Amino acid sequence: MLSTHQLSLKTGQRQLVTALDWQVGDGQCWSIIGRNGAGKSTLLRTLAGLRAPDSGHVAIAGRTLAEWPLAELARQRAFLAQSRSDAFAYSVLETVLSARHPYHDNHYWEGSDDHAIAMQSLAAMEVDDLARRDVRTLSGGERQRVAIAAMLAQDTPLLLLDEPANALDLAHQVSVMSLLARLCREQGKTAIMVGHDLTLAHSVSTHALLLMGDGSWLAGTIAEVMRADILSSYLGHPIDVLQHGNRSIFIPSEAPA
Ligand SMILES: Nc1ncnc2c1ncn2[C@@H]1O[C@H](COP(=O)(O)OP(=O)(O)OP(=O)(O)O)[C@@H](O)[C@H]1O
Repeated sequence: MLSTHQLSLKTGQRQLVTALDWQVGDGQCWSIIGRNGAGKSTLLRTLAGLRAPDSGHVAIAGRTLAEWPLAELARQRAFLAQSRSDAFAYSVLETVLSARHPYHDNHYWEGSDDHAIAMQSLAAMEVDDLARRDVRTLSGGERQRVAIAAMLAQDTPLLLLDEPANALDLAHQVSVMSLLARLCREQGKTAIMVGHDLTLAHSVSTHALLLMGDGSWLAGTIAEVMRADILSSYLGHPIDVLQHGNRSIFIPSEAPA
């Protein structure tokens, strides 16, 4: 689905990612993990084509981002930003309908299919009862779920999500992340997400990409890379992994008194 070839990213004089050669297959669910400032959002924006690489390139379905016409690229990948500001009084439904724009080649107005898909996406995020509300009146978690609904409404094979669990209560963290895992497993969609909750990441992801923040990186299956010793080194703090039934719980080791 997606690959990067000798991809390097810099900010100022700092190298964030060096020579990333990465293959992301159809149906895989990846978590990008690293400490604050390691370059996770910068990488995600680069994968979405919203920022140019400093060297190397990104390809989706075998074509480099530059080779994709923008309207076609918009039907390939959807991007959930870490934060958003709403300047205008759009309703929740209008916000999600506007995400259907890439499907309107020759006409401006949405059709009844768009309306049905938008309402299904809102229902999947349990915010369909808010369809008529002004987005500026929503709580942080409600707004986040509307943003994820807008992403689902785009119905793209590739989902790029920057901290999707942000602002969500515990129940919605679990339901949203489980839905993403199910979309990958059952519909062959590919998800790449940034997140700080290691337990949640481990429970839904098939693979992880770890960023050190100095250019170095490690990619592999969850079993290969989400190990206490490796995560401790990438996150700069000792981490313990506890087994609870068949789940792995990741907790920071206590600092010495
Ligand atoms: N426009 C910019 N100008 C200057 N520095 C920037 C810019 N954008 C990002 N950076 C810097 O690049 C580094 C990587 O930022 P990025 O947002 O990718 O980190 P992150 O891993 O997503 O961090 P977090 O976990 O805090 O969200 C940070 O040190 C950040 O300050």
